[in-house]
Amino acid sequence: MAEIVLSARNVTKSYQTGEVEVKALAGVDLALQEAEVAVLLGPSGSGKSTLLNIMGGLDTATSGEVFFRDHDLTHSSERQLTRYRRDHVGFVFQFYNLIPSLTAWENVALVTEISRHPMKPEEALSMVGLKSRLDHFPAQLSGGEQQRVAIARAIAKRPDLLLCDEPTGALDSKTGVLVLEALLRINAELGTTIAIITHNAGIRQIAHRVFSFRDGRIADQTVNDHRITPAEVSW
Ligand SMILES: Nc1ncnc2c1ncn2[C@@H]1O[C@H](COP(=O)(O)OP(=O)(O)OP(=O)(O)O)[C@@H](O)[C@H]1O
Repeated sequence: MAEIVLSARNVTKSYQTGEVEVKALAGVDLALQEAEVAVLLGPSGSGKSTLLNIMGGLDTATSGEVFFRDHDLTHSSERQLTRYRRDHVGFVFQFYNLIPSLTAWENVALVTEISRHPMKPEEALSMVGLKSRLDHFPAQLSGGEQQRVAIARAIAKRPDLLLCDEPTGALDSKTGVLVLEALLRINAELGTTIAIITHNAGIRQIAHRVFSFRDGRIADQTVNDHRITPAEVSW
């Protein structure tokens, strides 16, 4: 049996905005296994980002349980959640959030300077195929290259979990393929558990497992017996 890195049990999340209550998650059960790639699919508003944020300690559940290994995130203090995020989780978002006045190397170094067992920035950038772009500023890089700098920044601290919310959402197919290849390489070489939210159903086949969301619940879960490479994805 594969070890479970992160588990969510009967997780609900409600947002109260004035008089209106939105139930973003209505009882989600999900367990991410060591070194797996999971794809989270589902219509807009079905709760994918809400769950990802809770798994990453950026937000807290209204009810239910969330565990990172044997560490209970639901009963963690803000301080404990901050340490959890810093030591164990890397985030990649649709928009890269790089600092424009810093080079690729410096953007990654910002994180490695405060991490406990980091890679060298050049090592992380090399893993995403950007060894020859260390001194480039974000404005001198394509969207796909900027996203790969953001991925290098996320993995340089050697996180156990890499949580990606629409990492290819702003990219065309050719650059999207390079970004997905970088993610799969990290999974294969570092054994990082990766969850990827996407609207592109074609991406589902690159994962070990696929979770389909509907109305704040996981409506379906499948294991891919046959995985395809990012280059084989139809966009
Ligand atoms: N901070 C918030 N305050 C109020 N409502 C929120 C908040 N965040 C999310 N919601 C609501 O919760 C529901 C689930 O949102 P969520 O972003 O998790 O969906 P999603 O599946 O990731 O959608 P998308 O694919 O469009 O990103 C939506 O109805 C959304 O409007």
